Amino acid sequence: MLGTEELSLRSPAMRGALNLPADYPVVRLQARTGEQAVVSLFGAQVLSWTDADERELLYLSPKATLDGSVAIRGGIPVCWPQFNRRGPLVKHGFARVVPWQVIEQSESAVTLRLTRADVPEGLLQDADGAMAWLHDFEVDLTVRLASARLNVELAVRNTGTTAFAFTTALHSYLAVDAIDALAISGAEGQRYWDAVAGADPEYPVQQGDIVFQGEVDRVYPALPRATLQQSSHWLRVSQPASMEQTVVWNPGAALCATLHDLPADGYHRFVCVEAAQIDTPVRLEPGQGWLGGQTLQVA
Ligand SMILES: O=P(O)(O)OC[C@H]1O[C@H](O)[C@H](O)[C@@H](O)[C@@H]1O
Repeated sequence: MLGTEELSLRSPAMRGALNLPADYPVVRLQARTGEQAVVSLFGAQVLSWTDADERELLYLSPKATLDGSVAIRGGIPVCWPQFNRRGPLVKHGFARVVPWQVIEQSESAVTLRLTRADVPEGLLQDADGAMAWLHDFEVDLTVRLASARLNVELAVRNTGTTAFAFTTALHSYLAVDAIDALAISGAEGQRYWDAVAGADPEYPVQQGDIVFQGEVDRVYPALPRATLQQSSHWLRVSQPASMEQTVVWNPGAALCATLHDLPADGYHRFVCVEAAQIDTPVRLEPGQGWLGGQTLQVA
């Protein structure tokens, strides 16, 4: 179901390090400077990015389900064509729960493609079984490795005869030493939507760095230079102007305990910083295209 054996055999070493099932289809990338990445065909999801010292910079849950039946907890999930539950489709859209096709590959870059023909009909329906997505599209996800840098580009084209609109996020799980010692700079003074506040949303203004005590689930206006500061390494997260929001999410201990695919202390080891387009859906007329992305740079 997941793809070709040929692709799965390209990366035995990384498969071992990641503890992936033996026949799990991935593409392995390598930069001349020593960085490596592993990309799953299921969901076009980057699962691992290591620097020249073989330090893992992304978080993949040791309890992630890797059988192609549900979304993978960790790496860089592609949320498309719907963010969260803001629409009739499955949470975060269908792109992260279907196999994509590899259409181009070099040593340090790969492009995977998803079209409507790749999506089972049930995933195009709403919870009541009514068709909720009738449009033809081509979505290309390109992963590029370079010195100390990982770039993910999302290109959407309307290949059909009707206009459609979508929301999206590149839902990156970034590895951290300890969530309570992490500070994210680059958001000071920004007014954000605090999803943890529940039915009565609040829009506080960010004071100083973002720090973590308990659950954090926030939508900021795009943070062009968010920087994760911690003793082992700094990580800069950037996104193009086409993505107008940045989501910052960590479940904290209590919510983490309810998520079956995270270990009890999992929340301690990652933060999600997501390049997103949520508040204003992107509308594409037939023939039109859109380009989004996210770049991670380690220092
Ligand atoms: O558990 P998932 O479906 O992968 O969603 C994980 C999280 O994604 C985003 O960051 C949302 O802002 C959160 O509200 C959500 O809980």
